[in-house]
Amino acid sequence: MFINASTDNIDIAPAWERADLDEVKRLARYPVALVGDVQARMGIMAAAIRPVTPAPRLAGTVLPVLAREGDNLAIHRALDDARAGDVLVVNANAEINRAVFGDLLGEICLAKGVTGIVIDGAVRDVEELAGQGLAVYARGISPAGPWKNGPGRIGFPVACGNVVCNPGDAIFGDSDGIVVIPRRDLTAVIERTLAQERTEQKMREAINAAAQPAH
Ligand SMILES: O=C([O-])CC(=O)C(=O)O
Ligand SMILES: [Mg+2]
Repeated sequence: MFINASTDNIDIAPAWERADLDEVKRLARYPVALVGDVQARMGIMAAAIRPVTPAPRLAGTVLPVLAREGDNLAIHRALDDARAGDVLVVNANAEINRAVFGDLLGEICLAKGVTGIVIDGAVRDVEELAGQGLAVYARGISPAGPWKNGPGRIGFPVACGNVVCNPGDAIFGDSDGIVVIPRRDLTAVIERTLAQERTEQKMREAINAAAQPAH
């Protein structure tokens, strides 16, 4: 950690399996709406979780953190063990009047190869975060800074934007919002997404053909 604090009250799960990053990359270019459709429109986060930076495309595996509202000790500790391809997913109890993430944590995410941040709570330093090119989603923005006392939990399932996020699940974001795919479902969801994309492409072609002016 880059802060001086005891982490005795942070509960850390044993190592977990992550969704295969090559599979995650295969799905990364498809719209979140399409991916949500093929998993029966489930696993989509609440509309209140919005991108706060201008490059919102996000793809990776869930690194779940439970933080006390307004306190980010668990986030600082979680980033010690973050791996390239992880997405930081934080339940901060929907508190929007005190930020638990900002540009210094953003720097750490960049250094670790963390590919995105999703916070059911608030963030700050949004101009700096935008400059870092990070995909950051949150329920709110506030300049009020966090406490660093804990407690917290790392690597256990968390609720974020009304969706249960398990460690190692696949997670995707675009301008529409966020979808989470259980790790064991990822391969099947990829196949169904490719098929649905072909179906929608045929519909687009039919629409365009019907729209041609008559000769
Ligand atoms: O103070 C904090 O931990 C949050 C913050 O603003 C930053 O990471 O830049
Ligand atoms: Mg800051």
